[in-house]
Parts: sequence; C-alpha cells; structure tokens
Amino acid sequence: MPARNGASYIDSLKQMNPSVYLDGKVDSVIDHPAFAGVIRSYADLYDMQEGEKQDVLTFEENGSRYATSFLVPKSADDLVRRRSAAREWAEYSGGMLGRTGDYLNAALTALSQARDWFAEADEQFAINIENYVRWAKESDVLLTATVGSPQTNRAVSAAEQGGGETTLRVVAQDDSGITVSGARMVATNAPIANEILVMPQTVLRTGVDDKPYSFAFAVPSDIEGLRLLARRPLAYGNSEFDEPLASRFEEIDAICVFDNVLVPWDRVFLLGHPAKSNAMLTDTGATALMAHQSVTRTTVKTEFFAGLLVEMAETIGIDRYGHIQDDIAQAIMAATMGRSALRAAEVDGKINEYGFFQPDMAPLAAIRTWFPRYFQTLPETIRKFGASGLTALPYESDMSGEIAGDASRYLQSKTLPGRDRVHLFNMGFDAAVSSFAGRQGLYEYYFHGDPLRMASAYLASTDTSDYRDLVERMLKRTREF
Ligand SMILES: Cc1cc2nc3c(=O)[nH]c(=O)nc-3n(C[C@H](O)[C@H](O)[C@H](O)COP(=O)(O)OP(=O)(O)OC[C@H]3O[C@@H](n4cnc5c(N)ncnc54)[C@H](O)[C@@H]3O)c2cc1C
Repeated sequence: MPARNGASYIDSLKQMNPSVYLDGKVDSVIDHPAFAGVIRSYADLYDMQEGEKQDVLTFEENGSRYATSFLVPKSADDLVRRRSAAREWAEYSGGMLGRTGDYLNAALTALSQARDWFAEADEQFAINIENYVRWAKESDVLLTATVGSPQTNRAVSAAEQGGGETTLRVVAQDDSGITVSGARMVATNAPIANEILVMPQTVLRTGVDDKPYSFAFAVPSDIEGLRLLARRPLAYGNSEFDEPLASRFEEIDAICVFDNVLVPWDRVFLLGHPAKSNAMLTDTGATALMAHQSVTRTTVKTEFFAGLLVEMAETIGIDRYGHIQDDIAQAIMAATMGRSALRAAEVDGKINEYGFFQPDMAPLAAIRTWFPRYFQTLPETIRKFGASGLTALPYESDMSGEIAGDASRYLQSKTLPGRDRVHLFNMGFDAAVSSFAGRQGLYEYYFHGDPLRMASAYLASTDTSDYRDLVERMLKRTREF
C-alpha cells in the first residue's frame, strides 16, 4: 500500500497500542484530546498525497506511487522535485510541523543507498537497512527518531550518565536480537508515529567502552517494554479561531524509556562500531538530504513569519515607520537567503560514492547552523509589532455574544473588522506569545543539536584557507609598497 492517505494513517494508529503516559496511562492515543488536532493535521498531509498535488507529493515507480521523500535523487532536477514536495507539506503548517514524515524518509532514502557502508560493519546490516527502507517506503509509515541521552550530568560522557544506568545501551544479545535498556531524550511525535528510528548516540568517544552505546535500529512505537513519557500538552482545547496554530500543530515530545526491549536482528542496522556510529548520517549523505528537507521547512517558516509581520503592520497602520520596515525587510531577506541556499545546494550537488545526487552541504550547513538563533528574533518581532494587541483577544464565543458590539467597535483595525483582526492577532499570539510558541522557539533552537557546538563543528569542517589567503595577498601587496 504505497503513498498512504489520511484514513490509512488513522487506521494504522488504531491498530497500535503504545504505552503512552500523559497525566496517567493513555488508553487510546487516537481518542485522547491531546493528540486529536495533530493527528487530524497529519491525516490531512497524507490525504494531500492523493489530491491535486499528487504529482508533486508522490512519484511513480513500477506502476505504484510512492511519497516523493523516497525518491532517490539522480540529478539536480530530482532534488527540486524533493524540495517541491517538502514545500507543499511545510506550507500546510507554515513550517510549524517539525516532524513530518518527509524528514526521516530523507534519512532512510540516503541510508538505503549506502549498502557498502553498512556492509563494512556486517553484510547483514546492509541487507537489513535495504529491507527496512523498502518496507517503510511500501507502507509509508510515519517515523520519528531519537538520538540524545538523558540530561543527567553533561560534564561526563553519554556512557557515564547516571553511572552508566540512564543512557540507552545494549544489555544482552542472543539469536533473536539485541536487548536494550535505558532512555532516550526525546522523540517528538513518538505517541502518534508508527515507528521510532533509534539513531546512533551523539557523540561517542569511539573507545571500547562506547560499544554498548553504539547502534542504530528501528522499532514500532508500541513495541513491548517501551514507555513513552509525554510532556504536558500546549494546546488548550479552544477553537481553531482562538488557537489557530496550537489547535492543529501541537506535536508532543516524549521521553522514550526502553525497559529490556528486544530488537529483532532484522531491525538492527549497526552495532558495536563507535566510530561508524558517529559518522553514520554524514558518511552516507543522510545529513545532506535531511538538511535539504529541514532548510526547506525553516525557509517556509520564515516566509510565514514575514507574511504575518506584513499583515499585522499593515492592519494597525504601523507599516509606514522605518524600524518596522527594517524588521520586515530582515525577515524577507532571511527567507530569500534560505531559498538561495537551497538552489545553490541543488545546482552544486554531485553524485556521491553511493550513486545518488547529493546536495552540496556547504550552503545547507550555513543556513541550518545560523537559523536556530535567527529564528528567536521572529517571535520577538511579532511581539514588538503587536504590543497590547496581542493581549486584546477575546474568545471567539464572546465575539458573537453580548459583547459582540464592543469587539467590532474597539477591536477593529485600519483594514479589518474586529473579528478578523482578532483572528489575525490570535495567529500572532500563537506564533509568539503562547506556550505553543515557546516550545516552537525551543524546538528550532535545538533542532539539529546545540547550535553553539554546531557552530564549532561547522567551523572545524570548513576550509578557511581561501579566506586567509585573501588576507595574506592583501598584506603582501601592502608590504610591496
Ligand atoms: C522541543 C524539542 C524537541 C526535540 N525533539 C527531538 C526528536 O524528535 N528527536 C531527537 O533525537 N531529539 C530531539 N530533541 C533533542 C535535541 O536533539 C537536543 O535538545 C539537542 O541535541 C541538545 O541536547 P540536550 O537537550 O541534551 O542539551 P544539552 O547537551 O544537555 O545542553 C544543555 C546546555 O548545556 C550546554 N552544554 C552541554 N554540554 C556541553 C559541552 N560539552 N560543551 C559546551 N556546552 C555544553 C549546551 O550549550 C546547552 O546550552 C528535541 C529537543 C527539543 C527541545
């Protein structure tokens, strides 16, 4: 059943029974109000695969249609196709949905091509990853992933957290598979995902002690022994008018506690190779394909904020002021840089050693290292523009009741009647003031890891010789005078 629709996604959740804890054990994720809005949104995304955008969101292969996020790129044009599909989904939520299936499908697509890389560790791992990705593509399952160790004591290594008792590790292995225990922090959407990709721990020291912590595997989110400890929901059950973003796009993060979980061998992709574990995503080109999706999403998100700034400024008549124009211009420039980086990455891509067309990482790395901190300025600017207007927001129900007259008189703006202006500013509230907005800021800040350490890694992986050479040449010229 390739390229699923919304009903098939919902059916798949009905057939699953994950152990989710959210103020008590959740009987049924599908019936729990905390997940209703986001499940509906994900179902909408899958329905789009059959709608008028079918040709963008899916591709044909051997008579079947598959999600475009599984298209193995062979040219720059294929990367454009992948970006167009990622854009369609990102536009649906203004980039607020951060864990849409296309992100990890990008990783799987790259991993499936790197059989030789896996075979260097063990031929069976190469077979396992190929089979798993074929199955994931055929069934179009929704995946999430988890990489991090519990935050016990960051002054010591992942393997030493909590005396070695907290970080997820292999505790046994036999003919049936590996048994793992410990926790991973965190997996967004784990309660509503079909599968959890347990990626290699970042970053191991590559010593022998790290072997039990070095692995990659995938499990269904309802596998026996896995408990998902969800955080409190940040949507308050109000109407979509009152909570235009939170009511639809609240993706709940969950700690994954593995209590002696048996992972069958056919779902193990790597085991006991700390150095390879550290390099799995970069060596195989998975990082580049994932970044191509995530920069597409964050560019759309920047465009959404730019649009919101323009609308808010215009409606309350502040668009004439220089500092307001400067802020809007900054957001538009940021979106333009995102689009330009994507185009450069596509045009300058190359066929990699595993035979697929890999986007050039340099522009993607620049944007993904810069964006987490830049993003924090966008909600701040919404708050600056909206000021008290972001608190003058009566409930939708009150605006049709006895205070309807007050709302239409006192909440009207230069261009909008009261109700429409409140609707727009509710969007601003959800993007910049609400609990949902706070979590969005946190999410973007840490999406790729700690942005400060990412910047150090970015610098370490960047050849600075051309920059230095330029200075040297200029120094030389002044010496000659
Ligand atoms: C909302 C949200 C959703 C997430 N969803 C997912 C998900 O779906 N899947 C997933 O795998 N992960 C997810 N994450 C986890 C994310 O990958 C991590 O937050 C990120 O990698 C940072 O790790 P950490 O949270 O353990 O922070 P820490 O490593 O504990 O860092 C905390 C602070 O200490 C500083 N610090 C710690 N150690 C050092 C050091 N050695 N040197 C310098 N400074 C240091 C950091 O700069 C930072 O300021 C999510 C995180 C958030 C916030």
